[in-house]
Amino acid sequence: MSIKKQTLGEFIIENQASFKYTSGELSRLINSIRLAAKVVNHEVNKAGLVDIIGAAGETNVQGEDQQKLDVYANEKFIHTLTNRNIVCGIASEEEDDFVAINSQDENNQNKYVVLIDPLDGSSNIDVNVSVGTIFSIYRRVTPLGTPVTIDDFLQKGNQQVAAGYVVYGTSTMLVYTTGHGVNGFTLNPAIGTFYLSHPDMQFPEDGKIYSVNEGNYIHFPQGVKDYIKYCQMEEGDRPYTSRYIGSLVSDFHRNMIKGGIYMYPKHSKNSNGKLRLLYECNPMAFLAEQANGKASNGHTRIMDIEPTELHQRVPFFCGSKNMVEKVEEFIKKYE
Ligand SMILES: O=P(O)(O)OC[C@H]1O[C@](O)(COP(=O)(O)O)[C@@H](O)[C@@H]1O
Ligand SMILES: [Mg+2]
Ligand SMILES: [Mg+2]
Repeated sequence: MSIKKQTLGEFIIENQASFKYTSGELSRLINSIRLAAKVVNHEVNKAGLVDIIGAAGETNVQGEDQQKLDVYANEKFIHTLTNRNIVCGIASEEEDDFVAINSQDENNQNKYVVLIDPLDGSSNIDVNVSVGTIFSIYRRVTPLGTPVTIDDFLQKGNQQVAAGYVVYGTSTMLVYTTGHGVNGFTLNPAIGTFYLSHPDMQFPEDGKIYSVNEGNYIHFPQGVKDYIKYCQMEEGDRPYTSRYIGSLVSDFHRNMIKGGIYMYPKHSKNSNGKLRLLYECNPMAFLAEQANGKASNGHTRIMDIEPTELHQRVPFFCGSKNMVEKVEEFIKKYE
């Protein structure tokens, strides 16, 4: 049966596509993420009508002004994940430290921890441009029934059991992997159900779109500068097109469908770049690799990087395999 027909069907086909490889508990966990996404989506769609845009008047551990929607999304995801009694710990961009959930209860058999960027693309909230949520799921490494520790969160990306994002765009989509490919589900807001609209998503091996904040160009390493010039040269299938939305989730999503590369290099202002390894780069890297793409810090596979602290930043190059390998070539010339 073609997906289009199924998508139009009334039955919920996501259970057929995404859960066949997933344990019951992980399915319930992803269900709770789906619920929180619907709640946040409802608020995102009202931004401007209700007092949910603008700054919340606080700064987060990153030293960034928290937006009201950052705080709202953070509260909703933590509340939903806590109340469904599924996970034993959560780490969030908007929380200084991880949040333990009843993990000291010796009867607590919850074995998953979740790391989230509750609202990605915060600078776009007030100007009605797509934003997202990013999540990463691991099994805890400490024994069941004991308090979670930082070790449960500082795991390499190659240990993830699931990862995904929600993009609150022209339509709201949930895109995730449990290690068996990437599936995209589109929310039908009329009935509050996500339908499988993009089965088995794949990055084209090559692309003609590069996404980077060129305002930082003069601060980039020389290899990155040379690659950007390479993208702009009249040669073969170049110049490429520059597209940068300012929401990682949206740039990633477009590049996965059309082919392209997203770059957030280190630069003199941010010695490791801006994006956080644990709740932005690792989950997007898991998705990229599951969709035949690639993700590195310019030298090393993102998912092989040994984390050292919760909010650490890494340079990030992610997307179509050939494009990531090309920028790595340029970077390596200066080593
Ligand atoms: O404005 P800049 O420095 O180009 O950064 C844009 C990038 O920063 C981010 O907004 C960082 O994510 P947050 O909004 O969750 O902090 C990415 O989504 C986006 O790609
Ligand atoms: Mg983010
Ligand atoms: Mg964020």
